[in-house]
Amino acid sequence: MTQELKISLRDVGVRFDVSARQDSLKSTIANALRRNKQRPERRMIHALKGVSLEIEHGERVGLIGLNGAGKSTILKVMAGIYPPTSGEARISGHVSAMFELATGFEMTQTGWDNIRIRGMLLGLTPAQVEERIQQIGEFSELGEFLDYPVKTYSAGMFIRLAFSVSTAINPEILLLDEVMGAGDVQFANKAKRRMHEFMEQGKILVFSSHSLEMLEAFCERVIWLRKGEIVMDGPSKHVLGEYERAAGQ
Ligand SMILES: Nc1ncnc2c1ncn2[C@@H]1O[C@H](COP(=O)(O)OP(=O)(O)OP(=O)(O)O)[C@@H](O)[C@H]1O
Repeated sequence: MTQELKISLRDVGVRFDVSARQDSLKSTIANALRRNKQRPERRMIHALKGVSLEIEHGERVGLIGLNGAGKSTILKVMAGIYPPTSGEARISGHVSAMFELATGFEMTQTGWDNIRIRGMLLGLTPAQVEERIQQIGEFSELGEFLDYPVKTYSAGMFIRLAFSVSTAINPEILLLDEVMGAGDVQFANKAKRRMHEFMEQGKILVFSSHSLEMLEAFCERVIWLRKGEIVMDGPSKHVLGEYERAAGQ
C-alpha cells in the first residue's frame, strides 16, 4: 500500500535562545567591566507561535509574509531540521528540501563525485545516481570542470551543480525556500523551465516566496504569516489579495 503523504502541525512553537554566550573569556571580561553587575537577561525569539495546519496529498501551498515572519522556520520544522519547542509536527512521506542550495559541498572531491554524494543525500540509490549522472552533468554545462575538485569553482558554478542534482530527483514532499537565482542569465532561463517541471512533480509542495506571481502560479492555497503566527490560510487569490491590501496600507 502506498503511504498517504501528509504534513500536520499542531500548535507548533519554535523559540530560539539568542542571549549572548556567558562562558567565553570575552564575556567574562565584559561582565567584570560592566558597571551594572546584573547579568544580562535571557533573550528569546519566538519564531513560531501556536501554528496549526494540515497539508494533504496533492496540495501546493505557498507561504508569504514579511522578512522574519517565520516562513523559513516553518519549512525547517517540516524538514525535521528544527524540532518544535512546543506542540507537535507529524510528517508522513519522504521530504526533499531545497534550502541553501550552494552549501554542503565536499571541496576536495570532483564535480562528478559531488553529484554522487548529493544525489544520495537527496535519497537516490547508488544505481539511480549512476543512471542519471550523465544527464545531470550535461544539464550543469560544467564540461571538463566536472573532473576538477569543486574548490576550483566560482559561486555560479556551485549553483549550477547543486541545482542540476537537486532537480533530478522525483520528490514526494518538496519544500522550497524562495526560488534562488540560479547562475548567469543563460542558465537562469533553462533553470526556470526545469524548476517549473520539478515543482509540478512534487506530490506535496510547500513553497516560500516574496513573489506573489510565483505563488499564484504554483499554489492553490497560501498561508500568510506574521511574527510567527498564521494571519490567514486559504485560496491563493484571496489571501494574496488581502496581503497586498495590508502591505499597501
Ligand atoms: N537559528 C536562529 N537563531 C535565532 N533566531 C532565528 C534563527 N532562525 C530564525 N530566527 C529568527 O526567527 C524569526 C523568523 O525567521 P525566519 O527566517 O523563519 O523568517 P522568514 O519569514 O523566512 O524571513 P525572510 O523573508 O527574511 O527569509 C526571525 O526573527 C529570525 O531572526
